[in-house]
Amino acid sequence: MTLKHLSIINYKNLAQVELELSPKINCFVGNNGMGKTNLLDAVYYLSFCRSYTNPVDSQIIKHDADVCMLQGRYELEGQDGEEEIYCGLRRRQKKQFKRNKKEYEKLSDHIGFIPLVMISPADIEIIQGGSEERRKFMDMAISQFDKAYMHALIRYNNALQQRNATLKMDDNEIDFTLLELWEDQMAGEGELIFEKRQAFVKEFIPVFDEFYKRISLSNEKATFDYVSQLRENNFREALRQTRRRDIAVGHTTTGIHRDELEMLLDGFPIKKVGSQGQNKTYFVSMKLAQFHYLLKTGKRTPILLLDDIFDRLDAYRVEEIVKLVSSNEFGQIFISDTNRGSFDKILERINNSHHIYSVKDGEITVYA
Ligand SMILES: Nc1ncnc2c1ncn2[C@@H]1O[C@H](COP(=O)(O)OP(=O)(O)OP(=O)(O)O)[C@@H](O)[C@H]1O
Repeated sequence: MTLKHLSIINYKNLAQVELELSPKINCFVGNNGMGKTNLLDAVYYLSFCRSYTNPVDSQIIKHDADVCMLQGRYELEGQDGEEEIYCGLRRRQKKQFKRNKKEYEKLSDHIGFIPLVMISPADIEIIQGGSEERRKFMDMAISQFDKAYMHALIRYNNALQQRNATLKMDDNEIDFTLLELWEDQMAGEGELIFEKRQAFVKEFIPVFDEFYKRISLSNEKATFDYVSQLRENNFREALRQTRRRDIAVGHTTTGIHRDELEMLLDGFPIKKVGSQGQNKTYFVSMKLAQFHYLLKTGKRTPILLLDDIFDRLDAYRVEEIVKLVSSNEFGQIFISDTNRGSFDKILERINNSHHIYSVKDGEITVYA
C-alpha cells in the first residue's frame, strides 16, 4: 500500500501542499507547532474519514477558510493502476468522501480499504486514560480488517443508547417489551463482539510480548489481560438480572461497553509503576503488534505513521525501533521529528528510497 501523491488545501495550518512521496520512508522535520502532526493527520484522515487528533470536522478547516480538501493517489499491491481517495469539507455542510470520484454511501465502507497504523505521543492515553481508550484501541484494530465486527459494534451502541434512554424514563412510562427488544439486540451483538475481542487479544499478546522484549532488551515482563463481564455470565440473563439496579442508576451496568484491558508490567499495573520510557515502549509495542496483526489478516501492507515518538526513549530503544520499522516487513512509513539527527540515524541503516521534508509555518519543502 503506497501513497504516491498527496494534495492538501486548508487542512489545519497547511494551506496548500503537493507532495510526491517515497514508497518507503518519508521524514518531516521542523520545530514545534509547524504542521508536522497535521501532515501525518491528513494521511490518517484519508484512511479513517476522520482526524486522529480532533474529532470535530469544522475545527480542522483552516481558521480563515471555508473549504478544506484532501486528495491521495495510492498504489495497491498486486493491482494495476491507481486509486484516488478524495475528501472535501465545507463549513456547515456534510463532508464528501469519494473513491475514484464516486461518493461513498456510508463512510464505514471505506474503513480498512487503506490500512494504516498511527503511533503518536497521544497514545499514552491508551495506558493512562479511562477504559474507553483501551476499548477504542481494540475496536480500531479489529474494525480495520473485520467489517462484521464494526457493524455489530454500531448496532450494539445503538441498542445500548436506546436501552439507556428507556431506563431514564419514569417507572410507569417504561415499556418493558421494548426494553426486552433492546436487551436481545445487545445480547446478540455483544456475544459476537466479546468472542472477537477475546480471539484478537489471544493472538495479539504473544506478538506484543515479542516486540516489547525486542525494543527494551530487558527482562521486563509486559503483558495484558482481557477482562469482560461476559466471560462468566450469560449476557441476556445478566441484563435481565441487573434491570432493577440499572433503572435506579439510569444506565446499563453490564456489557461489553464495560470491558477492560488490564495492562501489566512485571505483574503490576503499568499505569501506576511504569516510567515514561516504559510507558512509551509499551504503547509503541502495542501499535507495532497491531501493524503485524493487520498485515497478517489483511491483503495489503499498512502504511505506518510515526509522529514524534523518539522523545524520552533511550538511545538503545530508539535504535531497536528504527531497526524494526526499516525491515522488509514494513512498507511505506511517514516519520515526524523536531530533530534532523533522529532521521540521519534512521537513514544510515536504510538503503531504501527516502525523502526528507522541512516543515515551517505550514509550508513543506524538500530538505536542502
Ligand atoms: N484549524 C486550524 N487552522 C489553522 N491552524 C491550525 C488549525 N488547527 C491547528 N492549527 C495550528 O497547527 C499548529 C500545530 O501543528 P502541529 O500539531 O502539526 O505541529 P507540530 O509541527 O507537529 O509540532 P510539535 O513538534 O510541537 O508536535 C498550531 O500552530 C495550531 O495553531
